[in-house]
Amino acid sequence: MSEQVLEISGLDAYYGSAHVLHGLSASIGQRTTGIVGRNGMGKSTLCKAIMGITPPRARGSIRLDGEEILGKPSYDICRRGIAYVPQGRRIFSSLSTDEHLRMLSRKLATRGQWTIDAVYDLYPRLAERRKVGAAALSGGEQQMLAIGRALLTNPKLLVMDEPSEGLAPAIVEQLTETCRTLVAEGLTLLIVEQNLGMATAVADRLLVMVHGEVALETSSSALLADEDAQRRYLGVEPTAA
Ligand SMILES: Nc1ncnc2c1ncn2[C@@H]1O[C@H](COP(=O)(O)OP(=O)(O)OP(=O)(O)O)[C@@H](O)[C@H]1O
Repeated sequence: MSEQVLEISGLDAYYGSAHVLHGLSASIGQRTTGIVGRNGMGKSTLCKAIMGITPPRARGSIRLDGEEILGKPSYDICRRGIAYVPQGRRIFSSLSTDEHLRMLSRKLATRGQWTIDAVYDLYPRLAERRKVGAAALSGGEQQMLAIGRALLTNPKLLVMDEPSEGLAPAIVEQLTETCRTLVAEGLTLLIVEQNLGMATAVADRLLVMVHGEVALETSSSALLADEDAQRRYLGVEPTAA
């Protein structure tokens, strides 16, 4: 079997006639991979294509452990072992924390380490807020819920789309620690991040997207050391290392 978890090749994606991903190819192995790039470069579209969420209309190939998943419905992709923390969390404001988790766990036979109790062990704060309606949760708590919900599917690959968006720096630090813990426990992570500090703290391998293609494959330390690349590819003033 291939060492790569995910092999993406020649991926094109469209919204109507708008051509957004242009023959994108990338390999995602066991190591955490970060995807960075300016707004509108196609990072979320890539996540959606991996997850089988339409739109986008897509063609090309995405193989999970050697098996083609492009064109499969998202519930099937999830069942095969990819979970998704979408940009903006996408939680249901009318459900409580507990209802969110129970709704999902009812649909899943217990098939791994992640149960509702394990999610509450990871996030004691969520356990305290189990009866609270999701709309009343803070941004950080909503992100915990989105991650907990994804973990309940016991994925081998977790795709996270801008998990730090809208969160205070102290909460981003906690989120970074959680990601590191999950990776240390053996989860493969594919993380899209605008926050270069978080992307480089979580992932040692980075793919930089420009106009729907991978323009650069690099390491976190190399990108942090290359101020010109940070300006050119990300449009950000270099962060203090
Ligand atoms: N539902 C949609 N319909 C039409 N065009 C879309 C849609 N969603 C995204 N696009 C366009 O596709 C391109 C890529 O968007 P995408 O959201 O994938 O980029 P991104 O790199 O994730 O950016 P951001 O960080 O702003 O989310 C952009 O030009 C965007 O305007």
